[in-house]
Amino acid sequence: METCNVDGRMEIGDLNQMEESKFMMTFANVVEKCPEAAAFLLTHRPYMNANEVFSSLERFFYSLSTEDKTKILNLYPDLTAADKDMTKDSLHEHIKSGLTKINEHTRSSFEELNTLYREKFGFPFIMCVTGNDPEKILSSLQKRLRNDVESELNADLHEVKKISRIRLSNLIAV
Ligand SMILES: NC(=O)N[C@H]1NC(=O)NC1=O
Repeated sequence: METCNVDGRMEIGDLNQMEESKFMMTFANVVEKCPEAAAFLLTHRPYMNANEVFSSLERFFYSLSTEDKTKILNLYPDLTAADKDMTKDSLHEHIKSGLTKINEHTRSSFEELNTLYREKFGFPFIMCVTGNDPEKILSSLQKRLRNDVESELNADLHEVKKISRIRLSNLIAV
């Protein structure tokens, strides 16, 4: 029988024992819509503790080519995208940061700058919105638009790592 922490997060033993298809489903969105990340975590079992799982996720990112990284970035929804275009995790993160409650003027600013960002870099603007508010997020989008593509590939990936770490820590007891 699986043992859960009081807050519903799984213990490391359960993660190690979990049946493969259930594991793939549970970890499917740690990196947005990216089963390859779940498969990487699966094949590197068993883990001694949660930190080893976090390190494994780091190694997954490290193993990616620039092309793979760009593909992964393109799996993320635009900030302020329609609810129907977001995974449950993304929507939850949007709601918590207040991005689903912005006024029409702020929404148009996000849409306009998101489009400019995509046109300039070829991938969406990504920021870990947990712990941030719409004003800070919009100002970061404005600033980052001035960067070059290499800096933004790195900045976007850094944010993806932060998002993944939070999603992972919501699943496993630390
Ligand atoms: N585009 C983008 O940043 N998306 C995201 N950010 C976040 O915290 N969750 C997401 O899905």
